[in-house]
Amino acid sequence: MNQSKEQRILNFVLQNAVRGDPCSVIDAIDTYCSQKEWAMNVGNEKGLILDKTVEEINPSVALELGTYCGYSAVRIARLLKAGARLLTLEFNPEFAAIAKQMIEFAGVQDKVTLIEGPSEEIIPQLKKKYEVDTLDFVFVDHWKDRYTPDTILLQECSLLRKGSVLLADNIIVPGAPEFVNYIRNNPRFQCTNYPSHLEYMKVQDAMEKAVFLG
Ligand SMILES: O=C(NC/C=C/[C@H]1O[C@@H](Sc2ccncc2)[C@H](O)[C@@H]1O)c1cc([N+](=O)[O-])cc(O)c1O
Ligand SMILES: [Mg+2]
Repeated sequence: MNQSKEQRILNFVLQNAVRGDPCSVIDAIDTYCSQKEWAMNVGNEKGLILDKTVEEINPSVALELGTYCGYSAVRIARLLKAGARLLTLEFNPEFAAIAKQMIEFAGVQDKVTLIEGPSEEIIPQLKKKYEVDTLDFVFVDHWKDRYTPDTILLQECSLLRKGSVLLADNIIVPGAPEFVNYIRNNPRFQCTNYPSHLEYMKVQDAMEKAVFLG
């Protein structure tokens, strides 16, 4: 049975990155996906916007929707202070298995809890089962038609507090028009748009930051 693209990405990391060095893992994925096979990692250009947002917030508890191969989980986790943690949700078992190995190879497994399942099922469990009070930061990068319902669900589950920050990928490509309409017209969020480019391509994309006002 021939390998999946995600398995080929992981193999390239295992052979070319340095175990325990998150930056080398990030660089290896970016090298492979820009030179060999495109993949939907947030990439280095939008990754720098993600880095700056995480550094600005310095979250104690962060959530990621859509782990995929673990690229942004490693990117976020490498910046977390001692004792801080990232919960990352992945629906696809194959992707979750790849991401688990990626996170462990990068050496950030102590900061990351990878949860396999659909966000609409897991989000309501975060308080009781995963001992979350409120979320300081949420990186939204899963199915684009789940951005809005899951943002509503986070509010319904009282997981956001005054100052919680959402950062959403792919505002232009593939696009999340319903989410943009929802969040920019919602008085409970203060939004900022960050123009950028689609990962590994010369195509316009953007990220949207939304601060919950409580
Ligand atoms: O489709 C995109 N992303 C969807 C990502 C989805 C990821 O999240 C879960 S779905 C899930 C996870 C958790 N809970 C519920 C569902 C999937 O198994 C995948 O790992 C995308 C597409 C492009 N592009 O150019 O085509 C570029 C990007 O940056 C993208 O993010
Ligand atoms: Mg994306």
